[in-house]
Amino acid sequence: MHQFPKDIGWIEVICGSMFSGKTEELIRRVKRALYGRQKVRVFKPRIDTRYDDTQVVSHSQLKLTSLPIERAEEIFRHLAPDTQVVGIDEVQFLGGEVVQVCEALAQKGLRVICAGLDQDYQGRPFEPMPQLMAVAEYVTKELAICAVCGNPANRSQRIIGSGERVVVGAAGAYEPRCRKCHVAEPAEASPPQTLKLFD
Ligand SMILES: Nc1ncnc2c1ncn2[C@@H]1O[C@H](COP(=O)(O)OP(=O)(O)O)[C@@H](O)[C@H]1O
Ligand SMILES: Cc1cn([C@H]2C[C@H](O)[C@@H](COP(=O)(O)O)O2)c(=O)[nH]c1=O
Ligand SMILES: [Zn+2]
Repeated sequence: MHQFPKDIGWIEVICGSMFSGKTEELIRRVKRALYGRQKVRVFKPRIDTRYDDTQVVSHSQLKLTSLPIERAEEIFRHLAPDTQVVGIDEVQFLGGEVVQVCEALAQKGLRVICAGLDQDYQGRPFEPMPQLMAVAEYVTKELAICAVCGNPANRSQRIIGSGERVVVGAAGAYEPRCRKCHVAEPAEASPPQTLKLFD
């Protein structure tokens, strides 16, 4: 990765479809900061209770302790005076104010690592991710594997019937798909799969 600057703050955005490894990458970066004896606080929107109420949990069951918040501004009151790194998962659920909050933290000299969906189930930009990516110093886009054809996947196919933009869920509600296999409305799930190295 990059040679990070010293004595100034910055924003890192990890974006991509569901199952692309955003949360794993957030956890990896936070753990490395902890190995570097940095003071870290991790946050997630309270709405995300899929795997755990408080922990950030990846689809592969990696876990990290976090503070659930309803609004991005709550981050300020949870910081210790010596906090150096802030991690935020599912940042797309925190609304436009999260952009100003991340900017303020970076201006104060903190490293801010945000992970979130860049597209909704219809393939539309998922605000406030475009705004956050515009002001970030570093943007990493992760790709999953298309559940239909095996190509790199940058979209999240909804496989349950809802037209709401926000529907919290994991496998069973969404699957990753490439642009060729994705459709902008809820669709049939692809056949279930078991991972095996040998037949
Ligand atoms: N089709 C898929 N493509 C890639 N990873 C998948 C797929 N289905 C399940 N996974 C699992 O999802 C993990 C990534 O989970 P996670 O970091 O929580 O992703 P994200 O936060 O982007 O939704 C992978 O390491 C893998 O174990
Ligand atoms: C595409 C899409 C997703 N969501 C929800 C579903 C999950 O709860 C999260 C994404 O989690 P992940 O860590 O990226 O797997 O977002 C949604 O509400 N609306 C959508 O269009
Ligand atoms: Zn495909």
